[in-house]
Amino acid sequence: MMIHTNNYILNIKELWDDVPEEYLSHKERYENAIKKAFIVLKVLRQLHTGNIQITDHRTPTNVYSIQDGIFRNVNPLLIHIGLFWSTIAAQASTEQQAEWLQPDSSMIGTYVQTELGHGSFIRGIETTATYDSTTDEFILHTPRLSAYKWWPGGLGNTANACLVMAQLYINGTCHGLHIFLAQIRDFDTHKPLPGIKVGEIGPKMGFNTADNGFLGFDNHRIPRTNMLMKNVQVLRDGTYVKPKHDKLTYGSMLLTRVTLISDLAYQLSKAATIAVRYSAVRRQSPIKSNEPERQILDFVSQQHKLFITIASSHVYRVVGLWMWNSHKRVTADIHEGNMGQLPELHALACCLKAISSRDASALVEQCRLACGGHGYMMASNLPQIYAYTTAAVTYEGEYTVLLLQTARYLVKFWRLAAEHKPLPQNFAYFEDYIKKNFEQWRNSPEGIIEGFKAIVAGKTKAAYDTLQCNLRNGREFEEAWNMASVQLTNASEAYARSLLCEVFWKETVQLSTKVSKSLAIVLEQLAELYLMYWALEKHGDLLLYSTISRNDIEALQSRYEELLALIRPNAVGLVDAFDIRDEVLCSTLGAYDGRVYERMMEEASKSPLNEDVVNESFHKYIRPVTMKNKL
Ligand SMILES: CC/C=C\C/C=C\C/C=C\C/C=C/C(=O)SCCNC(=O)CCNC(=O)[C@H](O)C(C)(C)COP(=O)(O)OP(=O)(O)OC[C@H]1O[C@@H](n2cnc3c(N)ncnc32)[C@H](O)[C@@H]1OP(=O)(O)O
Ligand SMILES: Cc1cc2nc3c(=O)[nH]c(=O)nc-3n(C[C@H](O)[C@H](O)[C@H](O)COP(=O)(O)OP(=O)(O)OC[C@H]3O[C@@H](n4cnc5c(N)ncnc54)[C@H](O)[C@@H]3O)c2cc1C
Repeated sequence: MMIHTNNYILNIKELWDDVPEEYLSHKERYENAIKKAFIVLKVLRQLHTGNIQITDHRTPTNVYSIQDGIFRNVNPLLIHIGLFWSTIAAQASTEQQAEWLQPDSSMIGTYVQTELGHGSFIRGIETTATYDSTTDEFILHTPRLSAYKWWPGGLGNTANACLVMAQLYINGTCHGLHIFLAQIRDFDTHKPLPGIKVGEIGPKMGFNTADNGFLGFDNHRIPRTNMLMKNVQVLRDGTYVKPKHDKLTYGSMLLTRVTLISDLAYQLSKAATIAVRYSAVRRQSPIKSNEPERQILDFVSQQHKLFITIASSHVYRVVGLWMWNSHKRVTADIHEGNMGQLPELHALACCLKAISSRDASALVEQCRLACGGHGYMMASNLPQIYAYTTAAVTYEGEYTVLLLQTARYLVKFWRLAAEHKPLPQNFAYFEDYIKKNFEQWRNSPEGIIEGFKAIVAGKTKAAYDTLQCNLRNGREFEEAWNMASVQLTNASEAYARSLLCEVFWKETVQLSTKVSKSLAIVLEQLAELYLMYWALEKHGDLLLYSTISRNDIEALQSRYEELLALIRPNAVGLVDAFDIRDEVLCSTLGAYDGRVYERMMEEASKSPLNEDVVNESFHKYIRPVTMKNKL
């Protein structure tokens, strides 16, 4: 059968709610989501086996987009699809993959790493996997409360299998963290297996359909062949065969950090679509006293809040794809045994994941605020998009922790520069900064990119100098590092910003040669707006570290305001171009037809509090008090 994915899925009635999700209990929400998840999974399996074929072009982003509409929250199988299978595909041996990656597999899995006591510092994970050579098994064990696994999506009620990160012990020697496949529930009855304590962790700010769970093992045995053995092996006699790089086990986090950038671009495009369309419908006060009330989109301060969101969505889409391609290249190299590019990829993924999630959540919240009171309604969908987006600042590597990873990389290159040792081309600007080879400031995108590089160099130098000073004062390296950590994270943030500006500008210029002249103009305006916005946001840093002057900053401000005016006529067209269907956007404020007030009233009528003209609580609680008072 040939289908168009969107139309096919959107026409499945059971996927759409009569009662908005917010009116369901915690339990009902999960049950509703799981019903839908398995309808979607069935379609995905049919696609995989070729029983149905699609006529439309599918990208990871638009598969997501359909899911966003169906769940309005999170697919409880998100981790099963996004992390469980991909980790097996990346880290299991060929034989293991042949056995486990079956399209009709009974396994519903999740990725189980974080514990009650340890999330960021994963070397501190306490769950153990001890090899028993007499039975050829690993014994998974949770030694204490803090070692309970806590957070994994889908673990609470859905998963019957999981990939567990645990400390590997062989003959009393700890070999560090490794990944093991463990069945946790019976495939038929779904009851927890003996030695497994599993459950759900309770309501959260968002992700409430994801049944995040806890898990403890009481000496639970699994076959030796259940350790993921592509990069590292434990042989039958207990011999440990080391991996080529000791962080290959962290590969799933690296991949997810990379893919998240594109997902965040998509969340931004949803928020921008809602807020821009609403701002074109909403009228509030005239600008000149003799005029009718104006669309709020005509207020320049509103444009300042919203156009950066449109531009940022494009930035993260472009940079997400750029990172995806780098990841593909580096993975192919690793496959050939060459690990040389892994540190750079890790450093880029860490700071870009950190900044993209932080920017995206701040901008989604800005869009919500830009919709005034109506943005506070769940029916606007902005609160849900915010709750989803802000979680990404924490999961898959907490913001500060990831920035500090990138800082290690920057400090290494600064040390080379300070010791006048050869630097790779992409860090040649460190040497220029040391030699005070400062470029004359140019008020252009290229000039801003150079300016941002000067900020990276200046901030890395400041952090490095503080680190050295702490060391000279007799501090241990780790303590000296901690004392410099505010400056180190600042340097990392600057590095991410310089990458975002440079990659986005270069890719846009290239793309502009391939599209119509009129489209090229709009794309370049957006890219220029993005660079100007951040130059103005960071003008203090530019004044500190580049050759920019006060006059230059004033000129940048004027050009920025000019760009807002140039983009204004295309603003609605730009968000329409994100091409997000109403069913997926799920917003009274952002629908294509602009019937904002009608839709708000329709949604309000679904409130159970409107079912009875007089709610029974009146008779139970209100009347006895108010009538008594009257007597
Ligand atoms: C769209 C995507 C599809 C689906 C998913 C979407 C949404 C899902 C929603 C939720 C899912 C959430 C899942 C999770 O959250 S899973 C749990 C994630 N947890 C973390 O990310 C923990 C963060 N902590 C760490 O990664 C590590 O602890 C940390 C890197 C901070 C430190 O590790 P460690 O202590 O082992 O390192 P050190 O010994 O200090 O060595 C540092 C050294 O190692 C290099 N390194 C570190 N990580 C990597 C890596 N991944 N790859 C390559 N190299 C790595 C690092 O560069 C240092 O090198 P050097 O400076 O040379 O010493
Ligand atoms: C919605 C959601 C879904 C999740 N899904 C999963 C999942 O599927 N599987 C899974 O295994 N896990 C999952 N997690 C867990 C997630 O990966 C962790 O919460 C995350 O890695 C952060 O760890 P933590 O909670 O221990 O924070 P902590 O590390 O305790 O951080 C708390 C604070 O301490 C600071 N801090 C910590 N270490 C340092 C340091 N070295 N230097 C400076 N500051 C530091 C942080 O910056 C932060 O401000 C999920 C989490 C959420 C919120």
